[in-house]
Amino acid sequence: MTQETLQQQQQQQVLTVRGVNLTVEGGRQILHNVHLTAKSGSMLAVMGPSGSGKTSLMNLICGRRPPSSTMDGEILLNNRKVTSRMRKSFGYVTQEDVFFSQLTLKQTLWFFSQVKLPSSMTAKDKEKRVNEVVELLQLTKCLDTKIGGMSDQGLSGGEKKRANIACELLRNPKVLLLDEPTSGLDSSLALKLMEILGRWVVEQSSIVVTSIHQPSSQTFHEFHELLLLADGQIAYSGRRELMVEYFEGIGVPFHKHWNAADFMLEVVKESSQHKAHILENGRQFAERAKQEQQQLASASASQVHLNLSYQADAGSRQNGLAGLDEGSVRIRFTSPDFSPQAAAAKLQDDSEGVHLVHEVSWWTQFLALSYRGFLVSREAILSVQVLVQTAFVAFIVSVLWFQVAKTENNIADFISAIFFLTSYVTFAPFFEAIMTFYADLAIVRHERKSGMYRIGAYYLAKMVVEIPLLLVVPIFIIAPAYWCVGFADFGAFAAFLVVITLNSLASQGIGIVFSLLSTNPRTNMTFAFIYMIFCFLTGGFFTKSIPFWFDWAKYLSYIRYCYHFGLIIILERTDDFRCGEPSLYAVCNRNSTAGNSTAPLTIPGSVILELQPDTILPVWANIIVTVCMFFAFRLLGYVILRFCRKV
Ligand SMILES: Nc1ncnc2c1ncn2[C@@H]1O[C@H](COP(=O)(O)OP(=O)(O)OP(=O)(O)O)[C@@H](O)[C@H]1O
Repeated sequence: MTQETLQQQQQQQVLTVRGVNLTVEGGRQILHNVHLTAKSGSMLAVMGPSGSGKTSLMNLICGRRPPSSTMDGEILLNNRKVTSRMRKSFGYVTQEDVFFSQLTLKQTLWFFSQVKLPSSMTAKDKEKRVNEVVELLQLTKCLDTKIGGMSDQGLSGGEKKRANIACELLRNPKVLLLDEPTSGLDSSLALKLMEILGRWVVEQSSIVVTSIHQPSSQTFHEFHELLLLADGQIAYSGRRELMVEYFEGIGVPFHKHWNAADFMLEVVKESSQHKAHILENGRQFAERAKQEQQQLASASASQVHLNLSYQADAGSRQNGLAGLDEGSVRIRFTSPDFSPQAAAAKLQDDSEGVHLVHEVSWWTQFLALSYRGFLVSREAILSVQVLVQTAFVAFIVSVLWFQVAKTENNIADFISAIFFLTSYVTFAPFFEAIMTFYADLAIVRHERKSGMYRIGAYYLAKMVVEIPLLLVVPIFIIAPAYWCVGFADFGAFAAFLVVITLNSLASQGIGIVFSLLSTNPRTNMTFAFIYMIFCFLTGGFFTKSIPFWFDWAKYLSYIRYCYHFGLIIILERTDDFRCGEPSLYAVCNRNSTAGNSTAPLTIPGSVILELQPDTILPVWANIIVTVCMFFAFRLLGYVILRFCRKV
């Protein structure tokens, strides 16, 4: 055997699905004894009518099983059970194109290149790889186009599909699975896409398995192997060009004027008289396939042994380093006492020794997620709509409370201005977080299914980049409103601004926790709304006669702490209020009845504070509670995300 032949054999990858059964919750069996063998350099099409189990099979190969389902059978790569670690090196293009719609294609591909390509690659090499893939998939002209979504126009359906494939091709996966990559494309685009993949699979010696619904005749001819499913069972499995012969062989005649792909689908439709007969033959085929695969498995095991012996003999042993390159499977033996037998055993048993995954450091993930998070959050938190709304609120507050005269009559107005600003600034990020975080999670969940990054890196990046963005709205409202109302001096302004922005950040953290309460966004919104109303009503702003047994509830109102801080800091540093005539304040009446004409007829802020119906906690206590809320809710959000939602 020449070294070249040997290397080819070593590079040959074989993906095997052996006797797979899948039963979902309720006992319904979706897949029955399915077998599949796909080899590198070839494209295998999984076909079948709608509901025949194509997506379920692709999902299983990628380790995505429906919750509460049971599966038996085996999924192997080069005769070794595919582990979750090995799956990370697979590429999977799902039916849905799940992207952040606000990013351009270039930004999206940059992000994927950072989290999918190994940290050891230089930035230049990553950029080069992105350009190669962009060129391959003919996406150059739309690099600066936004991905787009339901409401904002961006990439076309075909471009989005190719973008989805581009993200997976970046690292040249040895196994690429595509679920209906041609859905929504016209037949010429579908053909073009399959031709591109056809060239790629040969060049890279990869395995492509793609489910496809109703390919045109030309697209159908791009595939080397076919697996036809009907009701989750095999109806045909084998070379594409042998399909017609097979069906004719089992007595199902092919009409010459038919497109072969249509014929295949037609013969297994519900109404077909041939269906039972075809499935019976399919079952026999499955049994034969099982035996053949088992024979192949034992043959390959001895081949592995042979390859190792060969490499060891070839001289590597002397320098204490022998490398077996079996496609992307690379094992390093650093001991001078290298033994091929031990190595073969290791290959069979220990997937930990196999470096199938490009490791990307936590730090690289964090940086890439931070930059993407910044781009995405900037659009959400500082959108034109938000800025217009902020400008409007700042304007209306400034006009309505403009330089409120410091008289007894205006004390309620003065306090209500503090209350309004506090509640508005904390209210907005709370609901904003609920609406946007849930939408983000759908994308994060999708990306994390292929193990792209760690949840901790995502969460911390989100927190870090959003904090500066979240400061903008409070500053743009408080800065003009504070001086227009004429609250107090600069010291009070600075302190109020710091605590109100801290409270607004805490409020976003609470919003994040609410967005994670359940998997139903509507339920989360209902809980959030209930809590917000609870905060307003129990905070002591509207009713002063809370029953004594319910008095504790006011401490759960997170708005209360910032509001009380504002009251103390502003009222203690503002000018005194002129007494009304008659006055409700004892301090005014005492001065006038004493006939002390030199005594000022004013009410100091401290007196107003003392007369507040609610217990006012000291400044330090309000600050401590606000700071604790800031950290506690963010931590709670992480714990729920990591351990309860398991995103
Ligand atoms: N988690 C699940 N619980 C219950 N039934 C399921 C589940 N997942 C899939 N099914 C059912 O299994 C069958 C196969 O579904 P699957 O999505 O794999 O079909 P498909 O061949 O990909 O269909 P299509 O071509 O329409 O995408 C369908 O009847 C579907 O309703």
